[in-house]
Amino acid sequence: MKVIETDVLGVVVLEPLLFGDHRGYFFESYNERTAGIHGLTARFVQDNESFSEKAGVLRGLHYQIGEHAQAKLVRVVSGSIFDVAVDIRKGSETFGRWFGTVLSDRNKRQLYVPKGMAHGFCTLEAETTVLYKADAFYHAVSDRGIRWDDPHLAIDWPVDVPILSGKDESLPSWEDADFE
Ligand SMILES: Cc1cn([C@H]2C[C@H](O)[C@@H](COP(=O)(O)OP(=O)(O)O[C@H]3O[C@@H](C)C(=O)[C@@H](O)[C@H]3O)O2)c(=O)[nH]c1=O
Repeated sequence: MKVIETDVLGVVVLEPLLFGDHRGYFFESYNERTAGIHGLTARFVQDNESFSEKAGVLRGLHYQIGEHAQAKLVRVVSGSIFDVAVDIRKGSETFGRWFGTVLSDRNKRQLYVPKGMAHGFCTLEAETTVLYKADAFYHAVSDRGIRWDDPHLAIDWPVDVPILSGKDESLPSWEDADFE
């Protein structure tokens, strides 16, 4: 597994080692020991899958507060996304900085999003399926978000008019967001 550092502290891109042969391919999509060697120590307790019918579906930016904060490991098994993590750890030297990258069923890349990040993605293709692991259970009461198009964050999304959930349409700005 190749681990690529990013300019947001703790956010890394993982490239698994692919074994191809005449049948197809094999790779370890997650190995706790290998991850641990690279300092990725989350103990995942929940696996999630989301399917988006169209290109331009944007989910985010989401996080859970307090003891319910989640580290996530995100990958795509069909289609592609632009995946984004935003540092919302007050006191972090990269607080307020975002990182985005393309994850696809072809590049097999994964994004490791540590606790203390807001996370979101937009689909680049129709019929995109995203799988992600989380190291804390879903806790609806602790669920929070920030507007995808907040001008302070100025995320360079590859879509101008995304398809959003009702919830995501009414998320607060960075300035009004609840980080604790
Ligand atoms: C996230 C989540 C949602 N749900 C339920 C609540 C709701 O009725 C329904 C759909 O939830 P949402 O609209 O929040 O789903 P979605 O907008 O896909 O939310 C997800 O977005 C990405 C970017 C993330 O990082 C995830 O952690 C999660 O926040 O699923 C669970 O039961 N468990 C979960 O872990």
